Amino acid sequence: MSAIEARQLALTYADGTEAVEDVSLDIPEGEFFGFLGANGAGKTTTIKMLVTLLRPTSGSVAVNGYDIENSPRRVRESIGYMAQETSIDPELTARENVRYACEAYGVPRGRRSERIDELLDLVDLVDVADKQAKGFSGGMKKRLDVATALAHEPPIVFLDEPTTGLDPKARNRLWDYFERINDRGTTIFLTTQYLEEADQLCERIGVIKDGTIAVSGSPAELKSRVGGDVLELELDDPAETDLERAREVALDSRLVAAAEDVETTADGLRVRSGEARRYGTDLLVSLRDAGLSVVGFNVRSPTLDDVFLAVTGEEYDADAAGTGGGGTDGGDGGAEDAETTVREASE
Ligand SMILES: Nc1ncnc2c1ncn2[C@@H]1O[C@H](COP(=O)(O)OP(=O)(O)OP(=O)(O)O)[C@@H](O)[C@H]1O
Repeated sequence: MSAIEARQLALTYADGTEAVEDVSLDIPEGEFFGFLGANGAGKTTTIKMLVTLLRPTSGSVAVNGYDIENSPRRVRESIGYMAQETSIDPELTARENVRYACEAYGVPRGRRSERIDELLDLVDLVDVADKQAKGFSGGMKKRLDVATALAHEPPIVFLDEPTTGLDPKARNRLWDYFERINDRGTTIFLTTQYLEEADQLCERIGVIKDGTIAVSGSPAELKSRVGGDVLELELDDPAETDLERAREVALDSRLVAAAEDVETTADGLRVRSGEARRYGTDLLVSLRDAGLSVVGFNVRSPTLDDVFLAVTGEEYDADAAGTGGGGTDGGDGGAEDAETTVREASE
């Protein structure tokens, strides 16, 4: 049985926005699935339909074998959902938040206190279990959110941008929990702003563009579809005309099969090619002959960023989704996330 089976899902909002136009998904039990798309591509809308918070305009979905229209309660009982916004109560302690989730999800009374301890342990919040959540750092709050979403041991968990705005250390820590949960057989449906996160965690990825799934496959399959390696070169202080000239030289080289495989960047070129390692240096010679001075040259394997660019024609924008800034790699990550407010004994 599939954990999630969606057929031609569509949702048009009341104002006429066609947020999701045609999404079909088949996610086997136990899979770690990543759902990617640019801001506004329809990720959250899709998740909200899958977890029964929004009603599709058309199409059908079965989650854990339950139809979302006919058996929404069954669906809700069998899933965990971590929304983009936190669901924890800042006035309650970590333990009280988890207890509340256990009650709300109907964890049997006799099993509750054991389950609360297990959950706090899973997300490493035992040492601060009796402290109010309002003093927690961003990373700790997210971990508490994870714990509450897992209260009833659901076979499927939906995680909507669970690590947005966290610094790399806090993010890595969450990845460990997600992997641990998945290793125990839980199906995970994840959306993320960080392609590196999807690459690291997901067995399969689907990319949504303009409300439909543009491409899906394992990270390795998707990267191999980029067709070869990626050659990046940097010119010495290029003018717009130099970049255009360099592009033409690249298009003329035996490196390049199709025009869309060459892009100009701020200071040079990016070329996708199966022959990058063989003929890359020939291009350097041609550029020099054309009077262009190359100051940086690099050939690398494709990343999911290259996949995203090839599929959607856009850079994957980790910045714009409204978490109040921070670098694309979580660089400064926001001081809020430094785990300072309540120190954990282990740190
Ligand atoms: N309640 C709403 N009413 C009208 N339009 C909406 C509503 N919610 C979302 N939209 C629009 O639907 C489209 C898809 O939004 P959605 O939030 O699903 O995208 P997303 O891929 O999750 O984006 P993000 O990464 O920014 O969260 C966008 O154009 C958005 O502006």
